Amino acid sequence: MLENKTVSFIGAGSMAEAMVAGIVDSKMMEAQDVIVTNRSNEERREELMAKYGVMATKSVEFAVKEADIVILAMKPKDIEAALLSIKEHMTKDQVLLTVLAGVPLEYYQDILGNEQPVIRVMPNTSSTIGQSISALAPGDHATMDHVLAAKKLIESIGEAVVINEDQMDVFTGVAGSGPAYIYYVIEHLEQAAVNGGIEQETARKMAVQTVLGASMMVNETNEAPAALRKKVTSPNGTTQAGLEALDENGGAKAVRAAVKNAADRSKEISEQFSKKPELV
Ligand SMILES: NC(=O)C1=CN([C@@H]2O[C@H](COP(=O)(O)OP(=O)(O)OC[C@H]3O[C@@H](n4cnc5c(N)ncnc54)[C@H](OP(=O)(O)O)[C@@H]3O)[C@@H](O)[C@H]2O)C=CC1
Ligand SMILES: O=C(O)[C@@H]1CCC=N1
Repeated sequence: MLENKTVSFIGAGSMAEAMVAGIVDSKMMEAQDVIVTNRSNEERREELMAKYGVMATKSVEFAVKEADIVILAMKPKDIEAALLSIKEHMTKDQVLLTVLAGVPLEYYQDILGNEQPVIRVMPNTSSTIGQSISALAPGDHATMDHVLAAKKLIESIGEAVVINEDQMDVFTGVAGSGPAYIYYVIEHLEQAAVNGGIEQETARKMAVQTVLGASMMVNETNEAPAALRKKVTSPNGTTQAGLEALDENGGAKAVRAAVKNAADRSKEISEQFSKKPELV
């Protein structure tokens, strides 16, 4: 489905690189059919070209005109300028994907008009190794064919689900930001092991393999995490003691609060971008 298609990234930062790496590695597309552009950082364009074999250009006009699918990947503060720079080059035969957290579909549709198909996508940086879980929320002018083509592309960087836009904030809080919470857990497991006298390299391996093994157990056994947790927990044993400390120190509360705060921030960004200009 993606044969002979060209995908252009407007924005060449961490998220664009994670997606480029996943797409190229998946072999779903030829590297030369992927274009990246940014406004000013030439060194970065050269780095991505050398590392992934993609095409890189300073010309947003070229990147947009060549593309079947355009992917916006800049910070929300830069979105208005970016949309104004692509508007005159986009046609409604092209699909616009946007990975920006918070910015609502309505904002793109208002600026681009012209029945432009737009799909919000929330990936995470595990795209780099094809292990993202990404959500797609289609806008008013995105047809089933647009969604299927976008989903196919996004599946090259991991799992993909289609959701309603009003579920994007919580999806972002759990899965978009989620890798950072897990890295935080790994950092602290590793540090605790080092504090207990284990050598750094082994400590890292222990933390990573423990998280990886537990994730794979949930995935491969299809057992509920709570059921698997019970199998680890011997009555009055070490795990029970550890879990009691997690509870006493607000472990569950902390995880839920992290998701809520991230989702609230996503909502706050949406609200900033939903304000209509004052009528005078
Ligand atoms: N990082 C993550 O884990 C995730 C990020 N996201 C979303 O991805 C977006 C990008 O994040 P991230 O990659 O971390 O950000 P970065 O700051 O790493 O990258 C932003 C990129 O956008 C470029 N840029 C800015 N304005 C324009 C413009 N008008 N035209 C072309 N390029 C432009 C910048 O380059 P230059 O200044 O040279 O133009 C830079 O390459 C954010 O909106 C974020 O919400 C979504 C999911 C996960
Ligand atoms: O921190 C952020 O705003 C972005 C969105 C999800 C992950 N990183």
